[in-house]
Amino acid sequence: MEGVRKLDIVGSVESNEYSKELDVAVRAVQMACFLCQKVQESLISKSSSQVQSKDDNSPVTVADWSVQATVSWLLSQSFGSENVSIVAEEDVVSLSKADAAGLLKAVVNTVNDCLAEAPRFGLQGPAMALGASEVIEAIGRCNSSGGPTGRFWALDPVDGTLGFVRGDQYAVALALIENGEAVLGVLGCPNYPMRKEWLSYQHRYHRIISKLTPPTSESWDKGCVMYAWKGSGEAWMQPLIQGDKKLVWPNSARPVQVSSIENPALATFCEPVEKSNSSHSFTAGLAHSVGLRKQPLRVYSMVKYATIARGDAEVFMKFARAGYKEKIWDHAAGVVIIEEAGGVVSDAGGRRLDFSKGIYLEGLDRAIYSVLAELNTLHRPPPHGK
Ligand SMILES: Nc1ncnc2c1ncn2[C@@H]1O[C@H](COP(=O)(O)OS(=O)(=O)O)[C@@H](OP(=O)(O)O)[C@H]1O
Repeated sequence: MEGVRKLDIVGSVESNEYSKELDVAVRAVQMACFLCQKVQESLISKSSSQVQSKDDNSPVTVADWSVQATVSWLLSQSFGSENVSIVAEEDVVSLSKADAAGLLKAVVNTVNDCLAEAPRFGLQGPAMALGASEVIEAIGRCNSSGGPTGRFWALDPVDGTLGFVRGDQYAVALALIENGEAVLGVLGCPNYPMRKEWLSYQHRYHRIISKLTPPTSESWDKGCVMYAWKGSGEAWMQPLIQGDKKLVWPNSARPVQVSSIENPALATFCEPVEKSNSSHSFTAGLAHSVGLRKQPLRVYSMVKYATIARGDAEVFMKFARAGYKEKIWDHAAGVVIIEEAGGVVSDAGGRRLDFSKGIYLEGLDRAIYSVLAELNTLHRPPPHGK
């Protein structure tokens, strides 16, 4: 494995079956977070008219494709492209069109700027800057359709588009799935605040953060990568690399654990910010019926999984509209981390999420699921939608 140092995972000397994969995945997600932070900063510094949903030249799209290209390239470089199979959110069709030349150029530049930093993250970058065709090839390589056998990576390059464009929470999620089981999860949360109360400043997050002095390696104010591998009984969190620092493993990693609160009245539940993604009225009714009394914590993206893993909230519920099918890359990394941090993830029937059926989480009736820390009374919410 060229360019990747041998290491002791998480600082303990213990090694595991997935040591190399975890090493590369954490470093690649650190790089992806670095890339996203730069794009998000430029987005926020522009006028609010720049804040838009995905289309043509939006910075969101630049970040999505650039992360996908970067992670795909790094995985292929580390393990050999013939050994790497990836399921990911973005396809390459619109980027390859003749009228997308400007967008492609922006993606190529963003990817090369990021890969030039690879040695700082302990990975090997390209000898020469990548050309457009190599970037398109890296994105296009993420065309696996998953399934029940073999090994593949599931990548959501930027999860939580709305959080991203609003300067708020978003995540980079990378999981390794083997014979239908998620075995390794890495979740980059570039804006995860170390003070949990800042999580509730929905939509005002970037204003608060921008008032802080820029973080240094000594002051860990925000941004982390969480990771875990199946069966270890441990989940870890390390800060993002700041400034010009080098990633020196284990990079101050510390273990995370789900909350030990058992009384629903003291518990907080998380849910999506967007009502269109999950019925707020349904979760309010369900929360009330099981004795949850606190206001919900609405957080964009898979950062909700990180919130539960770190014990900053106890329950995560999402009740998507009928017809919406959840994708595996929106959950796989979070599931491994939560389970190893001591929590439970299930659908409404108490079943584990099934990553063996292709890109969709089949069998999730109305995409209902919950992520729980210790509140076993909530383990089986009623199997119906809103
Ligand atoms: N209609 C609908 N229903 C349910 N879920 C949907 C829906 N549409 C999208 N998505 C997926 O949800 C991702 C956004 O995360 P959340 O569901 O946590 O919502 S929110 O960001 O807090 O509002 C979102 O991630 P992004 O595509 O990165 O924005 C999708 O993967």
